[in-house]
Order: sequence, then structure tokens, then C-alpha cells
Amino acid sequence: MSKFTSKISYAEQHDFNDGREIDLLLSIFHLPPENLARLRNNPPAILAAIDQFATQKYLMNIGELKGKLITDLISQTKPTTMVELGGYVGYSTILFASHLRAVSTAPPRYFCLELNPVFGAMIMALVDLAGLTEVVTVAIGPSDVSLKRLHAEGVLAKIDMLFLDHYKPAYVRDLKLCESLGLVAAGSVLVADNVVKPGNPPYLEYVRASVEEKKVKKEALGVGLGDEAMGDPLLRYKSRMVESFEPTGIPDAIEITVCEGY
Ligand SMILES: C[S@@+](CC[C@H](N)C(=O)[O-])C[C@H]1O[C@@H](n2cnc3c(N)ncnc32)[C@H](O)[C@@H]1O
Repeated sequence: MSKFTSKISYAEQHDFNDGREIDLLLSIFHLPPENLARLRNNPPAILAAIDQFATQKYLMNIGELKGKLITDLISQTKPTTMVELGGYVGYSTILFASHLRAVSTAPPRYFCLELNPVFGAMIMALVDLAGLTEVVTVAIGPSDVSLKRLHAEGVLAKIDMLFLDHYKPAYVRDLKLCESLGLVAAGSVLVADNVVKPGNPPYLEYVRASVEEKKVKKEALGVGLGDEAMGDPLLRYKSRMVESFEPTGIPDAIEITVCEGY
């Protein structure tokens, strides 16, 4: 394990959704006009303001170090369509969508799916401040409902990169849903956060399983479950863990998984 080298260290982890997220929004939009003007259309400056706030009051953002692993991956794989499950205050949305815009060869789309409507509204306000409204769509509601809706509306047909960072037990459920909707296919890259802290053994087991193992498991589950719950066990994945740190300095890792198709 390497060392925690982040320039900024978040406050120790405490609660969330106790008013701190609104405080963050007010701390930004109540800045003196000339300071707020410096943040407009300036994603790095907005991220720095969020990081600075989180040194005093913890925010559950991806942070600098894991964020850099993922922006490097965006540079390497150049996705056009990215979907994020769990947007919170919009830190990863602003970081990844601005990076996507910088490296994409085609007009990029970033879908941020967030359950909490207050957080969703905050993300929209900060995305607008960052000048990213042409790239980002924020979908408010449970991730599975939003995935089905966006697919049914025809705005989401394939996911080049899926970032899973929401309710840990829903990672496998939502990946299987994406498989059964045909959203994940050869070349899709999955990035799952928090696979060490707090950890997600069922997800790691699923993305690391062979097709044979998944077929056996599907047979064991038997009939009765719909396609969504079954996913597509014939899809092959190549998966690896990359160790890093939470922005508090606590060790964590992301799981990077590439879909190799059938
Ligand atoms: C760890 S935070 C996301 C952090 C964010 N990706 C970042 O790095 O800046 C998890 C978020 O997932 C949201 N969430 C939890 N369950 C969800 C669900 N079923 N669908 C969509 N969002 C969900 C929570 O409201 C919370 O905002």
C-alpha cells in the first residue's frame, strides 16, 4: 500500500445529511460576487472550494486520490457516455464530467443518478456554476427506476463507463439491470468505489466470477426471478482492484472491471 499523498485531508468521518450539504451550498453561493465569479465555469476552483469545506466538515466525496485514478482511466478509455450511481453534492460529477468533456472525441453525456432530491438540486446548481449543463443530466430518484426510465426514453442506449458509488447492496442489482437492458456490452468499463471501506464482497464476487460460475449460480437461483435480477451471466469481465485512500486518509480501493463481451 502506497502512502496518503493528498494535498488536502478531509475532517474525520461523521454524519451526513445533517444540514452540512446545505451549508456547503450556501458557503459557495454567499461568497462575495467577485469570489463567486472566479468559480463560474471553473470546475477545478469549485472542487477546491468543496475540498476546503470538507477539511472542516466531512463530505463523502470520492476525493483527490481516487478521483485521479478515475480521471486517468477516462483519459485512457475516452468514454462518450458515463453514468454515475450516487451523486451526493456533485463532486465526482463535476470532476468526471469536466474531464470527459476535455478528452471526448464525440459530444459527451454524463448521467448523474441521485436518490435524494435535495442533493440532486444541489448537484444541478453546482453543475450550472461549473458550466457543465450541456454535458450533465441529473436524474433524481432511485437508481434502478432512473436507469429504466432513461433507457425507455431512448436517451441511454449504451454505457461506456459506469461509476458505482451509491447504496453498496445495490451495486450487483444495478449492474445486472444494466446487463439485462443491454446497457453494458463489450468495451464498457465499470468502476466501483469503496470496495475496501466499507467493502462489497458480493459485488467483487460477481464481477470476478467466470461465465461458468455465473451460469451455475443462475441455475441454483432457479426460475421465478425476472431477467433484471438475473442479469446476463454470459457476459465476460476482466476485473482488478486498485488500492488508494479515502480523502480522510483511510485506506480504500476501487474495482475496475472491463466487459469483454461474449
Ligand atoms: C458516497 S455518496 C456519492 C459520492 C459522490 N459520487 C462523489 O464522489 O462526489 C452516495 C450517494 O448515493 C445516493 N444514493 C443512495 N442510494 C441510492 C439509490 N438507490 N439511487 C441513487 N442514489 C442513491 C446517496 O443519496 C448519496 O448521495
